[in-house]
Amino acid sequence: NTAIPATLTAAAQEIEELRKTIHYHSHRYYVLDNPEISDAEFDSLLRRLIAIETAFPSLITPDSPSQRVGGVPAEGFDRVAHLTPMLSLGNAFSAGELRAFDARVRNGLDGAAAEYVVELKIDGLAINLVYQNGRLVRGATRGDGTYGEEVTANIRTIRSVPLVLNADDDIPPLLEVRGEVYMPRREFDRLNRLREMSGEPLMANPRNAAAGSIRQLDPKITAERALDIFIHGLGTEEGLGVATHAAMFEKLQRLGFKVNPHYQVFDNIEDVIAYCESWAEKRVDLPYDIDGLVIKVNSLASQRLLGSTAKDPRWAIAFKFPAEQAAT
Ligand SMILES: NC(=O)c1cnc(N)c2cc(Br)sc12
Repeated sequence: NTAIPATLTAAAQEIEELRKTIHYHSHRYYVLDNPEISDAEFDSLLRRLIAIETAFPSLITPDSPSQRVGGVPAEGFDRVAHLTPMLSLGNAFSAGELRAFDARVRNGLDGAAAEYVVELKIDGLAINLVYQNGRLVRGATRGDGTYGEEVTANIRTIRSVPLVLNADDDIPPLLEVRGEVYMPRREFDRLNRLREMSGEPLMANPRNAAAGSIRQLDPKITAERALDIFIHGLGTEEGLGVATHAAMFEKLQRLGFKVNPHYQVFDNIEDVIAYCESWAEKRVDLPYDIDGLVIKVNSLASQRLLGSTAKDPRWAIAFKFPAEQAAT
């Protein structure tokens, strides 16, 4: 392997190139699930970056890919206020309730037809991310919707959470996004097998396992859990420049966020119902748990027109599958 650069300038130059390359390949592997290089090549890039940063510590910045696994364990979590409160969702348990939701929406839009985006409802832990000038500055749990726990160090260990946004699209100066952190079922089973072998109590389900992993005081423990995230909503934003929820998803993906690929746009509630019901069976083939689907009015202007109650948006609803019968 080649020698460490001799000067600070040469080191800064190579560090910048390595960070861009590592960010690119990390996005391909963890967000697009479509790597171009081998794990060994990726590891050697990261090792080279760490070697140069170790030789020139003044060049280390928080958004370096080498800084994903945080520092010392926290004493506790600070309470932070979300820029825009995180709402919950009303629930529909039948096709009839979805038709009633559609009638309320069209009534609220003075009879105009509504276009809907339908997304999988991930059974994980709601998380709020804030980016300033394209850099991740904070990650927080939902908490009570207004205040959450500051868990940035743990969020940074999730490889599909970008530490910096892709510049091939104009980057909004301020961006708050919501997502669901989840533990893939294969990882849940792996962790429980380890617990079984060491006689520790098993984790109940992937959602609890994800919540427990995010609430670890030591980021190094969080980093050992293969958590993942799907970004699905917006909070405060300046300059995102999109008119529909579907266009927002396209923009967020160009910025480097991981968005669940199974979202679809429909222009009538019957097609929404058919899609929702099709997932009651299909969900067993997913590598993660879902507990239903989320139906949202696609037009952001219509969302604003419909507004929210104190608790829930009037422009969205969850379609819930029957709760899993407790294993008898
Ligand atoms: N796609 C989505 O909007 C979505 C997915 N999964 C979830 N657990 C939730 C929760 C709310 Br609130 S929205 C949402």
